[in-house]
Amino acid sequence: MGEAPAFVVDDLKGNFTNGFHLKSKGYETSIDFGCNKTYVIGATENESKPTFGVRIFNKSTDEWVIPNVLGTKPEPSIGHSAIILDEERILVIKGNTSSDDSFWFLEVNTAFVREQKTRLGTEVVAWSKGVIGEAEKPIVISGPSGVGKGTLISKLMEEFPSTFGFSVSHTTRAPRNNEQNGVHYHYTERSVMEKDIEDGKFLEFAAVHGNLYGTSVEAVDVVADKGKRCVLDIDVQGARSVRASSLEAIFIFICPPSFEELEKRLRARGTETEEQIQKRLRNAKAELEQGKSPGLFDHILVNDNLETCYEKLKKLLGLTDGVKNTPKTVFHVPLEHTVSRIDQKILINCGVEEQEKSATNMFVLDFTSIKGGAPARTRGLRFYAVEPSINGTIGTQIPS
Ligand SMILES: Nc1ncnc2c1ncn2[C@@H]1O[C@H](COP(=O)(O)OP(=O)(O)OP(=O)(O)O)[C@@H](O)[C@H]1O
Ligand SMILES: Nc1nc2c(ncn2[C@@H]2O[C@H](COP(=O)(O)O)[C@@H](O)[C@H]2O)c(=O)[nH]1
Repeated sequence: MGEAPAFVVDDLKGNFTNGFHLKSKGYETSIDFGCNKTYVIGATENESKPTFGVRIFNKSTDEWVIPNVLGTKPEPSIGHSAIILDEERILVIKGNTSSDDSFWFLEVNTAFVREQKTRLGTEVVAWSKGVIGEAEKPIVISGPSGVGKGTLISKLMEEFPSTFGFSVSHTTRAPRNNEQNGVHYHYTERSVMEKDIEDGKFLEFAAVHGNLYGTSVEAVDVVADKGKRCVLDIDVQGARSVRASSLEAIFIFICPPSFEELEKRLRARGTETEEQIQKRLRNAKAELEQGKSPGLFDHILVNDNLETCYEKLKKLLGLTDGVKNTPKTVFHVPLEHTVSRIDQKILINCGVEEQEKSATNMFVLDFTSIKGGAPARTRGLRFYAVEPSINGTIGTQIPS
């Protein structure tokens, strides 16, 4: 039998079960998945600070497997429950958190996980944070070097600092004089970046003008966690990879008014050697061709006059009539709660004590319309309070 990491399955068997093959023991939760696997999710006992580790007990071989865990994992919490959603994922609900951080999907057999299992040749699971409602789609901006992508993005950030956040990429190229690590890029050694790519930490990556560039899953998550809409400045290869990923985004291609003007801007910027300029111009020809690929970009903007182009960018992002900030209703999910399932909805009962503090102790998590998934967020969850009903069905929705 494989060595049991930190806890043993027999131990878990004697513990609390909530009717969903779920047993809890301190910070750990175990959940039976399919006929022969038990997933143990939670803290390991030998760590002073709990983390969301994942271990799998294979009942047919009587062995423990430690999977490769991809995606951004949830911050540890002192209690959580778990429930099987479908043949592909387990929903983990963190207790004692606000509802915008409570719902996490542990993907165990989604297309992304299956692909990663084949790539890595190991057992793989992937975390994806559940987002309530339709978070605004990230914006991918591509175009040849020197066309003005960075200039347009800077204008957007300056005018709407609380609406947009920049996805800080990793690169192996050296910083320019005015560039700061962690602000313009995360400047990285090639070997480190290659290892991180191997470990599945990148949403996309590409070799661009002789260096490696990439968007980490974390770079996008950090922006989303601040409640902002993420803007990615990436090359066409990167845009293609994001298009093929689970991250639903708006894709915008920026064109120069002419090739001569592009060259003039690149030279006037004064950041590249002659050799690098020549390389970037050669690549620009190919990028301008690829920008026209059917179905890749949703919008093409010509950056002739900067102000005119910026106004067009704002218009297509729906920013000309002022930014509408729809207030989000956030509930508290207490430590003690029970979960039950009715069709595509999870009923969360927070107990009598919670009802004394607020109007209700019952919430519904509706996952009928979820989209996306690892390595990015799972969007489209609906979460609302309901009046408790006497017969166990879902009661009336409480208006927020
Ligand atoms: N519409 C415009 N008219 C004239 N100059 C412009 C215009 N837009 C940007 N520029 C200038 O062109 C240069 C290149 O712009 P920028 O650095 O934003 O390009 P980029 O597309 O981000 O390039 P890279 O892909 O290499 O990062 C800058 O010096 C910028 O000030
Ligand atoms: N595929 C990706 N491309 C990226 C990323 N970050 C930047 N870029 C693109 O690289 C070139 C060159 O940038 P520079 O800062 O060296 O001038 C440019 O086209 C960027 O759009 C990334 O994470 N992935």
